[in-house]
Amino acid sequence: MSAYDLIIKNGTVVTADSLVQGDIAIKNGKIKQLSTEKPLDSNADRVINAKGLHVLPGLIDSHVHFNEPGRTEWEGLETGSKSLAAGGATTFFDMPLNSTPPVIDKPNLDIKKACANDKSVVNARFWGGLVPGNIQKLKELHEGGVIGFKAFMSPSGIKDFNNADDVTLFKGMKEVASLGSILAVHAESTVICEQLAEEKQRQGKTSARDFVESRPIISEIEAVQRVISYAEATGCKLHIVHASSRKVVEVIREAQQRGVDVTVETCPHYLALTVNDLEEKGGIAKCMPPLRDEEEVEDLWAAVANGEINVIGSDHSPAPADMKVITDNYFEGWGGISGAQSTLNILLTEGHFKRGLTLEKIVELTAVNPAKRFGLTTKGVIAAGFDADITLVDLTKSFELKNEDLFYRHQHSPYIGKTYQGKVTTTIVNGEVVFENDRVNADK
Ligand SMILES: NC(=O)NC(NC(N)=O)C(=O)[O-]
Ligand SMILES: [Zn+2]
Ligand SMILES: [Zn+2]
Repeated sequence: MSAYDLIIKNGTVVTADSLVQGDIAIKNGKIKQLSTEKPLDSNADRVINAKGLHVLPGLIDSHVHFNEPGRTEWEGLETGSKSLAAGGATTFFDMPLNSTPPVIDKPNLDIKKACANDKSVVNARFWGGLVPGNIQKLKELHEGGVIGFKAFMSPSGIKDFNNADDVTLFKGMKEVASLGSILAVHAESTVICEQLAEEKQRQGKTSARDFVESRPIISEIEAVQRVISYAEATGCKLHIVHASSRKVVEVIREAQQRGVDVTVETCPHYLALTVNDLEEKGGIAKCMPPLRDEEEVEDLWAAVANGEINVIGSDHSPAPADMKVITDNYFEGWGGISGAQSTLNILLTEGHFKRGLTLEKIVELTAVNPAKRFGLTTKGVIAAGFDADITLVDLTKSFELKNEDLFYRHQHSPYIGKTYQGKVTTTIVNGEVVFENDRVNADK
């Protein structure tokens, strides 16, 4: 019998602090040893030679909508998780909405868990929903193992997942605080967005820019300030998802500095795309909050480099192609970007190679921080005792992303046609190789 199941030799291991040469020994899904002093000579069932490759902790994608059960025709746990594996992610947190029934009570959580157990090729965790009328269900969801709770401050676009009014939000946050859990919030102002959208459409103004102007940065700032004030009053841990601008991040920074337990996520699309992409590509680049202008993108990169952003999640919210078609009215068409497979590619190409973002920082934002913030004590780090969730990347390889490379159910994305520097060669989940040679091993 071999001493180990798998040894990864000669790679450059990336931690949040440094890059080290080392060999990694894996058994029973766990990292047993990271040897940086001398090569590991023990025998193993399999040895991967990672010479010339970078070895990263697998990405933890804190924000995906895989839509199963109920809207599996939009994505699904199998196709969604395969796309993550292909992109170097080894764990995801699925949002409680877009799947039907939504995860707003324990029986619905159990249905989702069973689906993921059958179909996901990577580790799956789930957000529970906070919606009007379900505060008494939060405890059972918490006990059922949700990663935290998610609420919308503006309409979600999904009929069976209503946005939380201020009282639901405030009372819900009291309950989340008493459970010791955390609330993730989609923070846009309903009043501002709805009134501006109504005004624009009444005037026949329905271009990409009109749509963007109907959801201005101030709408995010107002909602973030409001929910931060509730966090201060209730002591509820808070996580603001998909901040589109550094101006939003600044509000969160100020709150952090006065001791509020609040963190912030941004997404690759706010770092890689602008309103021009929405104009050029149409519905495929439509999301909420919307894409911003070039100056905002550069400011957001500065926030990323400065450590002002805590987590980067994809907010993969896919839909069939016909729901993404916009002919002239940008208020129509599904809001949500298909991007889960490209997070690392974007951070490497646009961040590391173009703007000098360090690999350590990428690991911190995509693995170390999400693991810490959401209590995954055995994930996010390559070290003895941690789960063997590992991604091998060849930074010397570049490729142009084509539709057929995507593992999504619907092979479209605003990132198609771009050239990326750095390619995921192998993804290992709990010690098992699930992606290599551009293929997902779908024994699951
Ligand atoms: N129902 C959704 O999937 N919404 C998502 N849509 C986006 N981001 O455009 C989201 O996270 O708000
Ligand atoms: Zn959202
Ligand atoms: Zn989302």
